[in-house]
Amino acid sequence: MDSSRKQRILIVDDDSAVQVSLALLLKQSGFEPLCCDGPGQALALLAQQPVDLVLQDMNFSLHTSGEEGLRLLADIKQAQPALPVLLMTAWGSIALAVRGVQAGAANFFTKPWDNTQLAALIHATLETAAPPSASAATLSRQALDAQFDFGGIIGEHPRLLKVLSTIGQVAATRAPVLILGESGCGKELIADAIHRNSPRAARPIVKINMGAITPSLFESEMFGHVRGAFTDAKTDRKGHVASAHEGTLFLDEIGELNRSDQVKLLRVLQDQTYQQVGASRTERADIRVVSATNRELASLVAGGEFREDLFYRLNLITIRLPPLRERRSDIPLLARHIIGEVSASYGLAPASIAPQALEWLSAQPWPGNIRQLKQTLERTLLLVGRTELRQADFIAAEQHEHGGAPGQRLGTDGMTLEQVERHMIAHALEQHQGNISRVAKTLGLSRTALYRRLERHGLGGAPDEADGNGNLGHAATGARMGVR
Ligand SMILES: Nc1ncnc2c1ncn2[C@@H]1O[C@H](COP(=O)(O)OP(=O)(O)OP(=O)(O)O)[C@@H](O)[C@H]1O
Repeated sequence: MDSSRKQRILIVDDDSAVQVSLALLLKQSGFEPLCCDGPGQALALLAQQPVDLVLQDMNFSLHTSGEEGLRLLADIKQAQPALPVLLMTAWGSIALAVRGVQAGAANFFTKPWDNTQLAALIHATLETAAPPSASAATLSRQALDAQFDFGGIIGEHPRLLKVLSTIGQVAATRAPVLILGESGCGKELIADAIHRNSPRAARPIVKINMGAITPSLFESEMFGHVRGAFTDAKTDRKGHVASAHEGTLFLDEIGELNRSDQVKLLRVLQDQTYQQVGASRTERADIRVVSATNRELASLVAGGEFREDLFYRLNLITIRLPPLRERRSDIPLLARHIIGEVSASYGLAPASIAPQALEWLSAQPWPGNIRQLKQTLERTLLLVGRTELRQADFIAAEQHEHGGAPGQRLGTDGMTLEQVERHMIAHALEQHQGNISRVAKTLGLSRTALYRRLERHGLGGAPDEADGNGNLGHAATGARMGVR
């Protein structure tokens, strides 16, 4: 694009009031608006001049069911596949908008819209649609650190640098970000970085583990309640959404949210309003939502477990965080950094890792990712008590942890990753007599992440079959915390 020209945005709507108000908003936001009434004019205009984004209505006559809008979208995508399109829908036709997003629209918004939100959506859509400039593609870690605060995130692997560049691009907007990646690979750290580099940094980031929130308490936890709303509501209580006002709401383990709570969440994300339990007044919340999951959310949508409309509300920007085994070149950097941190935290003399041990660490599978690497380093340092750690020290510490004799390592040849994971969990359960906390610690997983895996592999019982000490196979567990 000629860098001196303003970005041009085409509005396609047969309602002149919509055209006028959108054009005004676009002008105020520094864009050049172009207006037209329907598909024919829109396609002709697109063929004549360069346009950077289209805002498109779905209905162009009183009797259409949105099919005309879908056809126009298909025509635009065929003519200019890279041109981003935002669909405008009336309230109640979200299913249609979701079809549009599946057919290639960048996103949708409902009429009437909120000017600030819509301007942010337009900026985010344009930024992510822009082809990466030559410099962005090759940004070094040093160059990224000069522009942004990525403190605490160690690594230089190209795939991590790509993630950091994306954060840099979108942090300033209020676009919702979905972070996908295996357990322990740093999703929470990425969420923190998005918040820290955003204009909301001075306000709180409120973190909620959706997998651990009790369904019957969802509304009261999220939206708060007024005194007397239910038997135990002795006083008014502020919910997480209100606490995150003007800040960021981090919805961790979003794939674990049940369907009925998904609708309640959708409502607040759509219009940024909510009601406290037992209150009649509608409250407004200015929140930026970042969510994370180690499950493949799109397949949950396909399987009917996750609402499509909520999925599209959350994933305007999707960040895929690679597992540690796919960025092994970062392991030495991470290991050195972690060992420095751990020795300082225990007040020990600075420790180092022998080059051969670094190579050995770099070759391990790390199913629990960086969390597991951290725990391995910490355990070895404490058990060995030497200032230079060698490969033999790591092996000895691992055997000590598993109570095994030398040479008794897990035989995993010829197994799939899934099978190795099941094997490792079963082994750890046996070693620790089903003590969930110890098993989770050994494997470098959070307890919630471990419970999910137990369920998936059909090992042991569900969470509510664990006793208060976290041992499987007994009575009910103690209260599960929803917030970290
Ligand atoms: N790039 C990194 N540099 C330094 N430390 C890291 C990095 N990535 C992750 N960690 C550390 O690894 C641990 C796990 O990270 P984090 O909790 O962010 O993972 P997660 O993907 O959110 O896990 P889960 O899905 O289990 O919640 C944390 O102690 C975090 O500080």
